[in-house]
This record gives sequence, C-alpha cells and structure tokens, in this order.
Amino acid sequence: MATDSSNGNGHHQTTTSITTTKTPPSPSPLRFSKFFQSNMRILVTGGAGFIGSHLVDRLMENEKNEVIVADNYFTGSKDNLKKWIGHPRFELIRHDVTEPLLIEVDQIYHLACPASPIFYKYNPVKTIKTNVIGTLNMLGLAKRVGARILLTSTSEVYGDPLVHPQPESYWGNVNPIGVRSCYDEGKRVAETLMFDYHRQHGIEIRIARIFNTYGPRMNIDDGRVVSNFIAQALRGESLTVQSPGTQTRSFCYVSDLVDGLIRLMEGPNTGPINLGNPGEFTMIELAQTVKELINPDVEIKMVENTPDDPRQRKPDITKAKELLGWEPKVKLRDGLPLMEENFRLRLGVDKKK
Ligand SMILES: NC(=O)c1ccc[n+]([C@@H]2O[C@H](COP(=O)([O-])OP(=O)(O)OC[C@H]3O[C@@H](n4cnc5c(N)ncnc54)[C@H](O)[C@@H]3O)[C@@H](O)[C@H]2O)c1
Ligand SMILES: O=c1ccn([C@@H]2O[C@H](COP(=O)(O)OP(=O)(O)O[C@H]3OC[C@@H](O)[C@H](O)[C@H]3O)[C@@H](O)[C@H]2O)c(=O)[nH]1
Repeated sequence: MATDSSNGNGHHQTTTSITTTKTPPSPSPLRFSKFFQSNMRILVTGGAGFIGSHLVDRLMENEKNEVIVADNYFTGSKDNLKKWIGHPRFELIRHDVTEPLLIEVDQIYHLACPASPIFYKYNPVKTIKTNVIGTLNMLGLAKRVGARILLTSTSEVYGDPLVHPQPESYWGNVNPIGVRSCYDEGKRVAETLMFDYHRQHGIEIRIARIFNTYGPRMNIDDGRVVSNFIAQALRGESLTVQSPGTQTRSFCYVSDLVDGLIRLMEGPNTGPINLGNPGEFTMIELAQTVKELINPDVEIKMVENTPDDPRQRKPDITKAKELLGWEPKVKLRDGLPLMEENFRLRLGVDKKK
C-alpha cells in the first residue's frame, strides 16, 4: 500500500512501500536442500568498516547464517573482523564494488561507501562511482541470483533540510554541484537505481536512511565529530567545534542502528525508512558533554567550517516505530562512555584513578 504525504514544500510524494507486479527471480534450489549447511548466505559490502563490522557480528551470532564480506579497505580494516577470520561460516574478499562480483547469495547488505566527509571528499569521482556503479553492480548481482538487497542510504539525502525533523516524505534541499554532492547526490541516485530495479525487474529492495551513528571501532582519525571529540579529549587536545557550533545532529548508537537494519531487511517494507536517534544536540552541546564526561581539563575552540554543512538534522522515526517496531534505546550520555572505553584501549590512554 502506498502512502501520500506532503514533503513540506507543497509537493506530494509516495513513500515506504511502492509495490510492483513483477515476480523476483527464484533463489538457488540449494537453499531448499535438506543437506545445505546454512539457510542464509549473506553478503555485506563495506563489512570491514565501522557499521558493517558490527552488523557482521550480529549476523554471525545466528548459526544459520553464512556471511561474506566484500571490502576494498579504503576506510575499513581487517582488524575490525579479526574474530571471524578463519571461521567456517565467514569469508572475507578484497573487492571493489565498482567491479562486478559473481557469487551466490540470498541477501545483500550494501554498505560499501566512505561515510566520513573528509574521506568521501578525498576522491569525489571515486565516491560517485562507488555509489552509482557499485550500487548498479550489487543490483545486477541481486537480479542474477534473486537476492534481497538493502541499501544504507543517508540523512544527507535531505541536504540542508528546510523541514524539521525530517520525515521520509521530504524530498530534501541538496546542492547538486557542491563538494558534498558526490556523497549526497550519489546516495540519491543509488536510491533511484534501487527503485528502478524493483519496479522494472521485481528485485526485493530495502532502503535505510541512516542518521549520524557513533560507537566503538570508528576510525580514530575518521574526521567525524564524535570520534574527533573523543580522541581530542583523550589526547588532551582542544575540542574543535566547527563554526557556528549551533548546527545540530542527532546521534544513534551503533547497536541500535544494527538492530534497525536487520529488522528492515527481515520485514516486508521497502522503505525508505529513517533509522536514527531523535535526541538532537548542537555541536557546542556535544563538545560540552564530551568535556564533562571524558576530560574536564580540555578547552573547546571554534574552528572554520566546511561548505554546505547542514544546519540542522533530526529524524522523524514514526515509520520505523510503526513498521519495524524499532526505536533506539541508548542515550548519548550512555553511548559516549562505551565508545570512550574502546578509544582508550586503542590509544593506550588509561583512566585517571
Ligand atoms: N556512520 C554513519 O553515521 C552513517 C550515516 C549514514 C549513512 N551511513 C552509511 O553506512 C555505510 C557504512 O558507513 P560507516 O560509517 O560504517 O563507514 P566506514 O567508512 O567505516 O565503512 C565503509 C566501508 O566501505 C568500504 N568501501 C568504501 N568504498 C568501497 C568500494 N568502492 N568497494 C568496496 N568497499 C568499499 C570501506 O573500506 C569501509 O570498510 C555507508 O554506506 C554510509 O554511507 C553511515
Ligand atoms: O571536529 C569536528 C568535526 C565535525 N564538526 C561538525 O559536526 C557536525 C557533524 O559532522 P560529521 O563530519 O560528523 O558528519 P555529518 O553530519 O556532516 O555527515 C555525516 O552524515 C551522515 C552520514 O551519511 C555520514 O556519516 C556523514 O556524511 C557538522 O556540523 C560539523 O561541522 C565539528 O564541529 N567538529
């Protein structure tokens, strides 16, 4: 069933479950074989990254799952998956999704894409290729083997939003030629490709629009705000708030996010569905919280911002609640100390007694 709602600019849009008359291709007959070891063979692209490796941990908990990770290690690392390397139900492939991948799978979680602005802006043409050609390749794979595919899209598809908080029906306010466009427009094209394959070829699709997520295993020098502030606080450096500091974000702890991704994949809704924590903070508030919880001695300094930084962001998660029975459980004040612990270990900084 399709739902109509206003996007806040007077436009109307259809969201959440656009249906198709096409029948998806059948999965391999082996799936139904009595002697098959696992019931589900799952590909996670970008599985060596931050969210991907937490997702792999959760998928591997189920003994019926076989997990294959394809990653080019641009921002990810084997270290994030070290506990699974050598496991009989796990396989790690060095692979760039801009090249075709010929394997047999039942589900695809398609995460491969640099997510931190400093990394996605580093080689913007490659970021676009990853989003467009990479998603085309994964949809081609899904089509060939009859797999269900989930795309990790982003709150960045709303650009610098004029509607607040952002519902899925909002079409966004995106600069098509800016320095962030390789990522936000790239993800918008990826969403379009997903729906075109769904309508034209009957592929089973799922789209998650993920809002800022944080947690253990983020790269220490990832450049994103939570990892920056925690690393700075632990190193005794000033916390760098990019001006004006009144811009807002809503931060979701990674275990909550992974739970939402799996519910979306397993349920009947195509999405797009927002996954994020509606707790909204200015960057000054975030810096003050990190300072208070981790190192009251550090200073907070204002530094120059980058172009097109969205001024506000907060997910409307009504759909996730209704359709997935999902809402985040971990508050920022509870999640930050869990990440601090992991960063202390990796940076070799002990807690003062
Ligand atoms: N973390 C967030 O706040 C957030 C928010 C919205 C959306 N997302 C999306 O979630 C996904 C994962 O994000 P993350 O935070 O874990 O980032 P990450 O950078 O830690 O992980 C991305 C992974 O993709 C791999 N990768 C990049 N380009 C590739 C390519 N061409 N071929 C194969 N592998 C490639 C990287 O090596 C890395 O392991 C991304 O698609 C991102 O856009 C993340
Ligand atoms: O050191 C810093 C880093 C960042 N910031 C600010 O913190 C805010 C968040 O910046 P981040 O780089 O963490 O992330 P952004 O929200 O800009 O983008 C993110 O959005 C969702 C995902 O798709 C991606 O993970 C990423 O693109 C921005 O307003 C930025 O100006 C600081 O104040 N100080």
